[in-house]
Amino acid sequence: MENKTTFRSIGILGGGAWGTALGCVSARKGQKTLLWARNEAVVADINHNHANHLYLPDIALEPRLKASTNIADLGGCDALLLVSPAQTIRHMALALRPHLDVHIPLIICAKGIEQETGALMSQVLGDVLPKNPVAVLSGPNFAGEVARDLPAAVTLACHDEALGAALVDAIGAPTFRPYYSPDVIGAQIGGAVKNVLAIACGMVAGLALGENARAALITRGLAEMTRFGLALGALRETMTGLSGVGDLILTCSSEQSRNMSLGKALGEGRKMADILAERRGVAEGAASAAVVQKLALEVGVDMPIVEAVATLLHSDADVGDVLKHLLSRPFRHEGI
Ligand SMILES: NC(=O)C1=CN([C@@H]2O[C@H](COP(=O)(O)OP(=O)(O)OC[C@H]3O[C@@H](n4cnc5c(N)ncnc54)[C@H](O)[C@@H]3O)[C@@H](O)[C@H]2O)C=CC1
Ligand SMILES: O=C(CO)COP(=O)(O)O
Repeated sequence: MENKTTFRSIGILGGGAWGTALGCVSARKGQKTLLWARNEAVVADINHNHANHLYLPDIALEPRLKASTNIADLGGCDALLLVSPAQTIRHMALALRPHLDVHIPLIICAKGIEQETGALMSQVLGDVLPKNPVAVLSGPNFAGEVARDLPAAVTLACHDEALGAALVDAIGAPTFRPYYSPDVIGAQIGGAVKNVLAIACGMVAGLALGENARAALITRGLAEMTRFGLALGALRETMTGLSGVGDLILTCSSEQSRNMSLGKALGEGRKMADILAERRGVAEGAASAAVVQKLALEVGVDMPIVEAVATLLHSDADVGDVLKHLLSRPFRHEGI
């Protein structure tokens, strides 16, 4: 890949677990790295203690990582990573707009679909900041492990291959390996849909339905994700790559996942409000389930697992009844 651009400073929007971990990746690489967070305590903790006790407890951060509560400070950065929850990205982009040159690339790191509009994050940025180049960073990456510099790989998708190469160079490291893809749509589908499927896998765990059921769910979930992705213009190989099956396997296999653990608690019979009251950290699948279901209907794609999760999240349906419905679907050929 040809690579002409060099990035020397990286801005991060979002002081949660993933924004902080990506800040460590960038600072470790030697980039001048500035993280914006709205929470003053988080900013002070990063600047003074090199820690983010609220979102990444027990992890020492790179001392070179700096933070600010003033979004205008990010205007001087060469590239920006957008790492707040998906439902806040439009608001963030609007707040950024007065401070941003149109040539600054925006790298989407949120995994979700906008509830109100059904827009992918790239479409949201296309509405608000139409001239800025866009890339997507998505893959099997738990923030805590990345912050601790444990090895990980990720898809970096960008239509412009030269820009993609420059971004890979800007953040890539032996322990954080970005793989370039031209498939900006596909890289967003995996991240959004796997969160919903991870809630389903968590429910299976909470209901003690066994490992066979979980493997079946992951595999048939991949078929759903692939059908949906292809209908929206994704490449099949993206669905079997890091941002697709890679992230699906990770998120459906570990209670480190907020989506998986939310599903597990629901499967154990706990109420959503009680679960949310005692946890910090976004579970994007809860926000994306209904909108994925709606989009799937619009493009004529059958997504029974997503439908089951959306039904359980948004109605009083009994989990036993929903499961019975799922298991009594007609037998069919394997494949997508
Ligand atoms: N935590 C992880 O391991 C990974 C997370 N992601 C994705 O990154 C995105 C962010 O996730 P996390 O950092 O883990 O979430 P988090 O829950 O740890 O932190 C969310 C951050 O967003 C901020 N925030 C919430 N509402 C906001 C608003 N209206 N305006 C501005 N800021 C707001 C919070 O103050 C907090 O700093 C999500 O889309 C998630 O799916 C992607 C890969 C890994
Ligand atoms: O996206 C993630 C791993 O790749 C993080 O998953 P959770 O948001 O479910 O914790």
